[in-house]
Amino acid sequence: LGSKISATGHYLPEQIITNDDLSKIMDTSDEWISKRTGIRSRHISKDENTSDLSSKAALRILQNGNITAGQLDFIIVATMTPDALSPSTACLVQEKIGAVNAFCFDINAACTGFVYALSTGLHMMQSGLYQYGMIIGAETMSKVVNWEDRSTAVLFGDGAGGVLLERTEDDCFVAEALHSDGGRHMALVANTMKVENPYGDSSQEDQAFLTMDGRAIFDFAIRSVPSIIREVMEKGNLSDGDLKKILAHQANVRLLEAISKKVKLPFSLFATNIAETGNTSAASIPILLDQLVQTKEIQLGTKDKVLMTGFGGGLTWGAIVVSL
Ligand SMILES: O=C(O)C1CCN(c2ccc(-c3cc(CO)ccc3Cl)cn2)CC1
Repeated sequence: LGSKISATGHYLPEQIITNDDLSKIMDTSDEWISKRTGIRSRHISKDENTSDLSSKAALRILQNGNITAGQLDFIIVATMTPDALSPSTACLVQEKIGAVNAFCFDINAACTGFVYALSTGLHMMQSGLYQYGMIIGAETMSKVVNWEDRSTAVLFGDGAGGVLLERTEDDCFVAEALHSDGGRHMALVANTMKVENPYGDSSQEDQAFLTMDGRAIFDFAIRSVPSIIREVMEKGNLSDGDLKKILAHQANVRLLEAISKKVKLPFSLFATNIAETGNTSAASIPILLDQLVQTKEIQLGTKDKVLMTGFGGGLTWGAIVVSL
């Protein structure tokens, strides 16, 4: 008793900003960005917020899943860039698509958000209480990036993607390994909100944008992603030949090459689309998943096993294996 991924979908804002475009407003170059990150361009929203990107992805997922919004029992949106603290971005999606029978909430686990949200949704479906659930990863990173800081401004993009979970007898869930370490929270911080009131005496200083200790996160990822891939494969009794594809958070292509070597799995197993999207945080894995489905590089209903792994702010890291 559980669920299957019965549909995928994604949406990227229309506006494409290339590395050369960026070199016109900050001291950077296409050569540096593409060589060091693998990024060539990214989609940057003009006026669509995270709930708008999410809703457009959601409508595509409903269409691909051949169900109406009214059939959804719940919607989970994984995001670190919500439209607001309240209402949740998931509730805004509910209104925009007309999911009148769903209960909706957000999850914030930065770039691991989609993995945490998919795990949450799959285990909710294992309760047998629900027929359809939608899991979305979505970000407007462009609103938290410090556009004066070239070391981070060139890395991030906007976008949304997600999956439809449909109740079935045989479950698509194979294994998961989810971790976090709040002790290293300073490595990636975005938009702090200090205590402030007539009776307060908080000495906290606010930070109204994203800062990242790139070296620290890079080193963390090179160490922790190989071990979480091995951990989740062990938990699922999987051998290397069992994996059809690895969908890793699209943070940096050099990093994926290093992870592939360290975990001794061929780089061909790692799907990448960072060249055209940049780092879209919680949206990166579901965007990649839908693109692979659309190009038939992977197919739903085949029982093929895919491993999804996210890692980033928190620090958080996680991996989940599902059979498609
Ligand atoms: O000098 C260079 O080569 C620089 C070195 C620093 N770089 C980094 C560093 C960290 C990340 C990153 C970010 C997140 C947040 O989603 C998660 C996971 C990672 Cl590994 C991405 N790029 C860019 C190239």
